[in-house]
Amino acid sequence: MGKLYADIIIDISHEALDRVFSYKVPFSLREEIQIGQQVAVPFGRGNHERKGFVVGFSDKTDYEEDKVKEIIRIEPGGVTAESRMLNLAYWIREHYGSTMIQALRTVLPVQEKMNRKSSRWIELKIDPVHGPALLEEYFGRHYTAKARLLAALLDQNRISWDQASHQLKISKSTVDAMVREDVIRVVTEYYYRNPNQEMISREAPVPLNQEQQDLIDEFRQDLMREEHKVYLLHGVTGSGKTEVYLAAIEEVIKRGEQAIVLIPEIALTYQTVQRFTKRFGDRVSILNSRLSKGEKYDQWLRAKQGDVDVIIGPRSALFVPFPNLGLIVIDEEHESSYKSEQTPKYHARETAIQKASMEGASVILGSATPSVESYKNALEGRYCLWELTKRAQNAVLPRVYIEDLREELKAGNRSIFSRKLRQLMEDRLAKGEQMMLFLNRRGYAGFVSCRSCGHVMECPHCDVSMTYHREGMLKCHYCGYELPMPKTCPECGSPYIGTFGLGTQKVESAIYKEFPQARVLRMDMDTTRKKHSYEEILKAFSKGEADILVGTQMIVKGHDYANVTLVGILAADLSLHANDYRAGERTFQLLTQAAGRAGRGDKGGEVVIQTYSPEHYSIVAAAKQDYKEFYQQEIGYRSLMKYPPVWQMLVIFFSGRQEEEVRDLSQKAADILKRMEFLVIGPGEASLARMKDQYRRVIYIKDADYQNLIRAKDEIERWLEQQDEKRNILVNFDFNPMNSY
Ligand SMILES: Nc1ncnc2c1ncn2[C@@H]1O[C@H](COP(=O)(O)OP(=O)(O)OP(=O)(O)O)[C@@H](O)[C@H]1O
Ligand SMILES: [Zn+2]
Ligand SMILES: [Zn+2]
Repeated sequence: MGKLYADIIIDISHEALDRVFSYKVPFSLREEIQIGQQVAVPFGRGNHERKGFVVGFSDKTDYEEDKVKEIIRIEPGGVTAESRMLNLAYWIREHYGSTMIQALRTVLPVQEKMNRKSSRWIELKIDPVHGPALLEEYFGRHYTAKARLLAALLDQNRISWDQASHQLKISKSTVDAMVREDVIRVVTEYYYRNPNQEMISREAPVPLNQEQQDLIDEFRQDLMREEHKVYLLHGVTGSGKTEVYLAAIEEVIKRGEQAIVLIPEIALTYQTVQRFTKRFGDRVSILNSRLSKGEKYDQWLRAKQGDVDVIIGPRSALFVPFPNLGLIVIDEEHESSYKSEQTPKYHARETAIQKASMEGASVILGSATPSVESYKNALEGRYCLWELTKRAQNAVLPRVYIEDLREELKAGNRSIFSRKLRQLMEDRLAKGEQMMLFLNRRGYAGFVSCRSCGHVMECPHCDVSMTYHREGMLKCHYCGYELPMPKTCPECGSPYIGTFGLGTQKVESAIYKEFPQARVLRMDMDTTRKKHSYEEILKAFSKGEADILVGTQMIVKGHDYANVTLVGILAADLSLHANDYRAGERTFQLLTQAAGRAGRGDKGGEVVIQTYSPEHYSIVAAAKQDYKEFYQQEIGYRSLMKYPPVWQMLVIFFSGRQEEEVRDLSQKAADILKRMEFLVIGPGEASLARMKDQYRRVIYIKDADYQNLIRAKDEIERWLEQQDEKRNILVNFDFNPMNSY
């Protein structure tokens, strides 16, 4: 693309200027000008000079040629950290659909100036040898306050502002006067709130095994050639991926560069942080949602000033402004939490790759169960595929049994534990080994329905079933609406109304009933509501304070317990029947990761998968821990159904209080897209058709080319600007959605 015109963003702190302006690039600047540079431009009616950032170029302009003004000059300083962020924000906006301000809020998470923790000191500026003479002069002129302060400074060199004002009763005007006389100076010292305060002594790295070493050698060679690639590290559970990250980070630190490590919030445990701290000491900093705003801001500044080399955090840590970024690691890259649920609905993996390419950094994506997207990219050569095929420390992969729950029922077993699982649980209890039981469900039980007429209790605001909570209350998980549990069915009056389904509490009580001697810990949304309860439960379990840990998907992430030799997955199907094209992938990932918790020590491990669909490929492949088999099946299905990553998908979501308006606007949008010859599905009701009294409709479009979907988004955005209804209706875009609508 030529550089006749530049797209320029002016004054990024100003909401009103949420748009891009077109300026002419003077011939003399055409060679030099680059995206991300700061430029001076004439602005507004008075043509006042303002600073702007270049975010793009084009050969034509949508405005009248002679009204387009010209860039005055390029500001010195090149592409700064700030301009790099701005560029990334611009890319996010274009790629995922949002306003520029929304995108900027994403990349500059700490926008408002936070109060830094600081202390102020008063120091002597004159040479102390002149002190006594000056002191005499002050006394002579009856400047007693000045004399008090000077005397104290001759004694102590520096005193704090607090001490001066409270103990010495020195006023600000006295200080100011002495500053003007060049007698003293006031210094402000900032210090950081450091959340990672635990003192952990540094430990030498474990020697890498051959597989790991080969990868690091390759990485080092690529760095030497200044080749910055995206590596997909596919390593079976427990194969030592984390050791590879640590070694790669060491390589970039040696080059004076920094690294960002993204970890799903749920896996950002004490254990993980400890491993990084042991290796890099206080050169590591952590970001997580539990930090205060001030703490977050300080970590951000420490990174910006080069006080740390490594930052670990969830999705948002991606936007930490390192001066010289060398590497971004994304652990558990398949995790759906890497996709933002708020507009802009960016994916941290794609955004990391974009950021790395803008800053000349490498990317390592790691997983035992890579996303279908990433694996496809690796097979097609866009990423470099790295494989770790063996568990480190020679631990073997666990033995897996698939138990068909239909057969259990036929054999008269009405327990939630299959015969196989029960037998293995008894065995572990006898041997004093630990186990984990996994259930992808929360609460005591699921929905409430009538066994006579089938009526299901639903939330009057959200069209979803309500769940039985505690003390006879029904609750809606979307909006929090509560109802007392009815004694009889509101439809038919029958007394046979009750709760069904399986929850973690129910599992816990079943264990107490069938294994009265077992000590149980339960981890789910209800038991981890308090700030540190999550870590406390895990610590208690790792200290052997319980035999069985029961939990939701929270327990499958990144924990490493040598004494866990049995993992039971109680209802593998629960995630399989979700109304979502990723259900098979998610099930495979969940099962493989859960199974991977077993037998990480030297005792070996076993896994029992209980299911009603023992023949489903996700379950069969997970039992074999065979990623490639799963991938072949899954990519065939995606291709047949035109689903991502083979095809690309865009969801346009509409929500508003007036049903008719929502219906109408979404229909018009669909018509426009059909005229553009897109493959359009809908508009239809979202699966949650009403939430908090807002009506919700969706349009799906599919295309083989992502760029075409961006075109569709741009067109709809432009059209929406001219529609009056858009004020009452929220419209947003979601590319390759992670959740069903
Ligand atoms: N080269 C090595 N020599 C000895 N022990 C190792 C080596 N590499 C890793 N380990 C150990 O093996 C265990 C598993 O390693 P690590 O946690 O890095 O695996 P992982 O692939 O990240 O696991 P997961 O994906 O299941 O979380 C850890 O206890 C780790 O300290
Ligand atoms: Zn009924
Ligand atoms: Zn509700």
